[in-house]
Amino acid sequence: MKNGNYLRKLSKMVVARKYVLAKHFEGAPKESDLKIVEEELPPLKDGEFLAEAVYLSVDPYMRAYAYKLPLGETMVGTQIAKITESKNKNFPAGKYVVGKFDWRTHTISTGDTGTNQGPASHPPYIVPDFGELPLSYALGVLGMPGTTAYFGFLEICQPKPGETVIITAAAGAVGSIVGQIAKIKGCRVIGVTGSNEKGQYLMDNFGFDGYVNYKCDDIEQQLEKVAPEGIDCYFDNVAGEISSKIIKYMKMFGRISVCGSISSYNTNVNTPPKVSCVQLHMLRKQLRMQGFQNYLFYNRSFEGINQNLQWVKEGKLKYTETVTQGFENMTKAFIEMLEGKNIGKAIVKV
Ligand SMILES: NC(=O)C1=CN([C@@H]2O[C@H](COP(=O)(O)OP(=O)(O)OC[C@H]3O[C@@H](n4cnc5c(N)ncnc54)[C@H](OP(=O)(O)O)[C@@H]3O)[C@@H](O)[C@H]2O)C=CC1
Ligand SMILES: CCCCCC(=O)/C=C/[C@@H]1[C@@H](C/C=C\CCCC(=O)O)[C@@H](O)C[C@H]1O
Repeated sequence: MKNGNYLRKLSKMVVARKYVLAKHFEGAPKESDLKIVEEELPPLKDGEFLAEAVYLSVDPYMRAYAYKLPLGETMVGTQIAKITESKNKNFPAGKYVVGKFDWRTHTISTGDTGTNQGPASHPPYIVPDFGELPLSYALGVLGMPGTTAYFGFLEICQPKPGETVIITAAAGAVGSIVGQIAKIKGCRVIGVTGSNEKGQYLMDNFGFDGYVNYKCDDIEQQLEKVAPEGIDCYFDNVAGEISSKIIKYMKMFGRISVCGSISSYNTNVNTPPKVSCVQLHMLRKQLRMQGFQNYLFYNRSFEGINQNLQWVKEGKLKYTETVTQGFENMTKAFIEMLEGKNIGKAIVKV
């Protein structure tokens, strides 16, 4: 190869950085469980595009899912990326795309699937026009957490005006949206959080009517105080003993939407935590409990995104993000989200 051609090839070469699993998580994830490696990307083929990460999402499911990944595999995840080069007319250069491109700085995609084996996810899509709203909302209220809140609450809990709704992990990405949708629907809303500061934040910023701090040992007294007449709808992000306590306070024909089980994600999947039995309460009160995964409503995703967008524009749905700067701080952001250091959606800005 002539020297000039070699240099031209070098100048177009893209080196991606990505996080791979160095050690399977045991208990809470540690910085040393993941490591950054570099990967030289090949030139684009017809039908492909190159996308450069701008915002990456850190989500609880990554902790729960990681045991399925072989060591050395790239961590799964969704990001917003800028298309910098394209040989695919549906994904033109200059546009921003939401894709399951995992924990990587640069990705070559055909637009069909993610880069990795992994959980069910939306194929890549161009970020819709949000008007003046920040691009990063596509990872939160105008993305997966937003549609999880919208469908998981409205479809499964079927809330009615005047009913009392309780939400665990209420100050987080999904919980803070569920609470506000419940207020929009005319419900009385109680949030369960890990600190009084977060509880107060919910009341001051998102219009919640009360909160329970699950880290205090008087949970039952707190529940009696905030929901003296009982609970109609429970949106459960957490599971575990707090859920058993809440279920005891539910009213006749109450509905429970099981969205997440974060209290058990740091535990080995084969040895789940033991909690108080709830079946007798469920039977006596004739409660209905349904688990769901976001992709159940996959075909209706944009219905949820568009409704949330309208509510955000109308000022009815407020949105908060906890942003960590720098791709090199992905693991830190992930660990801190699992520890509850976030309010609203935890994301990383490259
Ligand atoms: N079914 C589905 O399709 C989806 C489910 N989910 C689930 O929804 C839940 C919330 O996700 P998301 O909104 O993204 O995350 P959040 O933004 O809510 O962040 C996680 C929060 O969980 C709380 N938390 C952590 N450990 C515990 C614990 N042991 N007990 C109680 N609370 C805890 C922390 O808040 P605090 O300070 O209050 O402790 C932390 O801020 C998760 O369980 C997730 O898996 C999310 C998306 C889709
Ligand atoms: C693995 C626990 C998932 C907990 C709920 C949750 O946060 C779901 C988020 C989905 C996620 C699916 C991730 C893993 C599903 C694995 C199911 C299994 O059987 O292990 C991803 O698709 C984005 C969210 O919709």
